[in-house]
Amino acid sequence: MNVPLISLQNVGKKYQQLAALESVSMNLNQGEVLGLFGHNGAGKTTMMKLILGVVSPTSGSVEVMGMAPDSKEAWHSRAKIGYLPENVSFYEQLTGLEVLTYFAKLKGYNKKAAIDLLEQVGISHAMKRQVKTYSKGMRQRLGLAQAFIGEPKLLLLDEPTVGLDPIATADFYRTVDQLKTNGSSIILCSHVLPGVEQHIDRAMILSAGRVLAAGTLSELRKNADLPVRIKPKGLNGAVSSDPKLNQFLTSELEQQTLFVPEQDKLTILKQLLSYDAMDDIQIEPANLEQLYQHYLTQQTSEFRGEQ
Ligand SMILES: Nc1ncnc2c1ncn2[C@@H]1O[C@H](COP(=O)(O)OP(=O)(O)OP(=O)(O)O)[C@@H](O)[C@H]1O
Repeated sequence: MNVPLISLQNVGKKYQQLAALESVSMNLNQGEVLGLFGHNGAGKTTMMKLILGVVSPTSGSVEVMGMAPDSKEAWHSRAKIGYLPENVSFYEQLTGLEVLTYFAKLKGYNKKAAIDLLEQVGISHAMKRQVKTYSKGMRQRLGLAQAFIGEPKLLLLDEPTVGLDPIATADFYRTVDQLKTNGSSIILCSHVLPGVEQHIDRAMILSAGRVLAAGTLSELRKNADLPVRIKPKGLNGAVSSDPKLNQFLTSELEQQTLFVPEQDKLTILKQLLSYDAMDDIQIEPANLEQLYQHYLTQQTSEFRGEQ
């Protein structure tokens, strides 16, 4: 039987009267990457803390590698988990190398492993400097190196790309892809949506402690039924004078773009291809940002009792 690495069943977490999470269920299998999204206070960090066993559920059950993560028996499996907290902080007086060697040794690895990781995240040139001299991005890279120690079986990353420059962000996603290929399971939670979607298998959108949407991006797209953007080039006025096409020119801002429901996509593409003058075409399905906006707006309308 294929036992999921993480299993949450109807999990609720209350802090005094405040429900930080309510009836959340999800499974994560080996080698899967889950993107966890939601506004401030949605419950993302709480979900990570429940999986780490740092806090216990008020209701429902959490299992990680077949055990309740807040139980005594789960201590041994902690070494197989990497965690990057939202606000990473270290002993300021120590050097980057001292910090990482300390964490590496806690997990049973040596100084050489720490040096390799500092190299991997691009701060080996500064490894002998005290952490107090590090920039925000360098601290974040050190945090990532700490989370990557020992190629963890499970990685929980809270806002991993905050403070990273574009090159470091690209390097980070390359590492995510590599770890996934090697069988690690990863949950990454981020407010920065562009660039994430190619690296996740599934997304979960939380709002006020509840799951608004969960599934693969194609499942979320299907469910949201958002139009596909089609941008033909070289047709000039032909689209607006074609009765089959002009009904899909619905945006004042993007006058040359057709917003086409998924089920009409092929018919419209065939119609466009019948024009010899068309010299290029861009087809864009709804991206993660648009899906996120859609599900949050839908929830707000339902809350107000709108259709
Ligand atoms: N230790 C705590 N005591 C009381 N309330 C808490 C505690 N930790 C979190 N909360 C509350 O639980 C809710 C969920 O918080 P959580 O940190 O999980 O959100 P988040 O989605 O990670 O937010 P952000 O994007 O701002 O980091 C918030 O209303 C928060 O104020």
